[in-house]
Amino acid sequence: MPQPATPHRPVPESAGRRRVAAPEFPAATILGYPRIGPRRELKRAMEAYWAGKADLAQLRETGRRLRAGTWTDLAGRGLAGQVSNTFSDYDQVLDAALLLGAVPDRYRRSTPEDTVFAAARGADGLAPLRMTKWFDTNYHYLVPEIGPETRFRADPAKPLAEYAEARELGVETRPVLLGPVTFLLLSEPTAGAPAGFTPLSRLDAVLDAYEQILGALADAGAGWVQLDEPALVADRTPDELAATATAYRRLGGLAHRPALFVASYFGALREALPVLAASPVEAIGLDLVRGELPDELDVVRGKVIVAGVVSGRDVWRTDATRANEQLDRLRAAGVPVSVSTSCSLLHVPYDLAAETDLPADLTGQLAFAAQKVDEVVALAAGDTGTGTVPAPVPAAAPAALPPVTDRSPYPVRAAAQAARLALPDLPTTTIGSFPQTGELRAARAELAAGRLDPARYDAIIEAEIDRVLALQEQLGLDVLVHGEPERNDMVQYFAEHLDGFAVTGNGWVQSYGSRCTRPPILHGEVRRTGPITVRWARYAQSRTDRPVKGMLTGPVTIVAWSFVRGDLPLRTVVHQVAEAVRGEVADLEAEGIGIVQVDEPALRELLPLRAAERDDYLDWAVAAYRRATSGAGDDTQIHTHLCYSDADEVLAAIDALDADVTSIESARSHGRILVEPALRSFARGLGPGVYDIHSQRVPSVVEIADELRAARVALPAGRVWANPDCGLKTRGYAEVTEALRNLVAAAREVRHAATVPVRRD
Ligand code: MET
Ligand SMILES: [Zn+2]
Repeated sequence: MPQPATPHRPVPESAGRRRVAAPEFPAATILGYPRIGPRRELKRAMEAYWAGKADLAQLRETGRRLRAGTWTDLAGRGLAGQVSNTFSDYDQVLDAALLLGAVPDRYRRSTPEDTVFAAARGADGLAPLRMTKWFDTNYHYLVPEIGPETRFRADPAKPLAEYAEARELGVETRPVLLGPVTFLLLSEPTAGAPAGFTPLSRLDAVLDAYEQILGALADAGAGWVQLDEPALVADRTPDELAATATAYRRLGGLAHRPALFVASYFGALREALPVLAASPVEAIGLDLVRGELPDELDVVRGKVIVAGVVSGRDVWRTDATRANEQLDRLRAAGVPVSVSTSCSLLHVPYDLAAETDLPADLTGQLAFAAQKVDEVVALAAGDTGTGTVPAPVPAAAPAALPPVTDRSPYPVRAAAQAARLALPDLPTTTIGSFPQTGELRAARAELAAGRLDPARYDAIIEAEIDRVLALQEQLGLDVLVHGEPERNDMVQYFAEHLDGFAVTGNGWVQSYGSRCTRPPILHGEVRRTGPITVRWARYAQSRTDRPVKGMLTGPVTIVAWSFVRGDLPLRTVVHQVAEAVRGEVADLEAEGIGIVQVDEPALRELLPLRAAERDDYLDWAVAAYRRATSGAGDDTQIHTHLCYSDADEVLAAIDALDADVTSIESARSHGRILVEPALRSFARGLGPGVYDIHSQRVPSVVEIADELRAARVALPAGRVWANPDCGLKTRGYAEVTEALRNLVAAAREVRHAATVPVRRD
């Protein structure tokens, strides 16, 4: 029988060091909450501010209203353990850099918001900070730059203001800060840092700042502070574990501080658990969805355990039986417990109540952020009836799939493709999407609402394809795209056309800054019931003599960017999706499409945080990609695209995908990928991105030509393609036109220079 949880006072192991005993830790809590707004209010406010259509006061007022709305709503749901400083104008890692006074000087502006936006988006000709994926999620953070010279200066204004704001509403909160170890492990060395420098070597200086911040929060009355240390669930070296011990011995040893709760998430702490447990912090958060309790609970004795039993990474209701087993084990061992989410709820949509069109039997199995809070509250109250249901019953075993076959060896294919496509040296192309105009979005909304005749919608799409093709021909690109105007999103579009998926109306999840996606819900056996993209590909190819790429999303990405039912093994699901993509490739070929791009931007994202699990993942991920593409004939050129994927970590797997041409993120990591030795033996086509499409900045011909020349030095001759980093859908036509014009000019210049014979006078 589950017993109701009561608030607990931690055993005062560290008493004597702190002046006052730790206050009670609430019986139910969460690690964080979405912040973009239930109706994406913050997105609209940010974009209006950037466009000069709203002032800073209006942006701040939107933030204040969203925070107040969340605190009030969660209080109404009975959540005692509320949090603050989980709001962000752009990104919580960038906020942490600001908190520590460590944002590079070149981005400093007169208000914190403008500093954040300059660092996140670039400004005045400055490239922004590098952006990459937050652990194995589809959320992107800005990578802080830390060097030997970086000065740290505590600037706790934001957490203090949010704490005070909640208090004024009568809500006591626990400020949430990124922990010092994770902050430094996620940072990269400044450009001028000496070889071998690691940001973690600046730990002492960073801890000076944390010391002041914790003191300021204690002065303000905060009883608890949460320090997020998700980096501790990945493999860590002995030095990194020693740094963790140093950090928490020092912060825990402060005489003047709030009680400390160190939150881990996205996996099990393993060897980092005894390190934290031995430090004088009062509470430790464990992800008990992806991880398990340690066999021996003695290790956590003396700490409050914040038990993450409600998943913050999916949209499924909690299996109350499993959750209660873990809670009961802790309670039976006399360990003080707080019921919590496994991580911040940032990664799930706000509220299931906003969905009106989901099938009723599916709705009964779902929980979004608000419902997950209800579950946490119910589990803490020992209530097993109302808040939770058992996991869904697995569907009947799916039909066995045919074995994966191999394509002909690359040289055979390359020759067949060269004969068919006759492309120039250094071919130019784009990644697929062109700017999504307001008219397109409006037309799609009208169609969905039944107010636009489908034939009229099709005509709008055809006109858009014509315009995109004409622009590309005029710019002189070699391999064209149709621009993806019919797609709301590269995953959702396919989910809408496949059996086994449901799509939400309002299930937005923040991806980066103001960008959100609506991940589809994969709840049953996946099946393609007919061609999906063929109609538009056929139309586009009929309008031009140049090759138009067919454009598909790969199986790993479709699965990674969906909420997959918890009891369905990813490796099974991904092969079902791959079989559907394979059918689509065959249908495109039958229409005479000579190039098919199968995007896998999420390949790196699903890579397990623990090295020991990676080979297994890459095996099934690569096999799924090959299932999707290996049916293609020798003279069909298969492209793939990877973005923000730290491709250097998965180069062998990229090679194993066996695509004929791979385009890859590179611009924002300053061509880092090009120096990888493994690339020199990359035996197929490769297009390192030379235009950072996540920024509004237009790269010059000189800049692009330099990058292309660097690529041609680093890569085997004749294999380099010229292309942007990613699709262009989030950009405007003016900047895209200029950037692509520069890209074509740069490619021609480099191409030409390579063929001009050396003159001897
Ligand atoms: C996030 S990767 C995007 C690839 C897609 N083909 C596009 O251009 O939008
Ligand atoms: Zn991309």
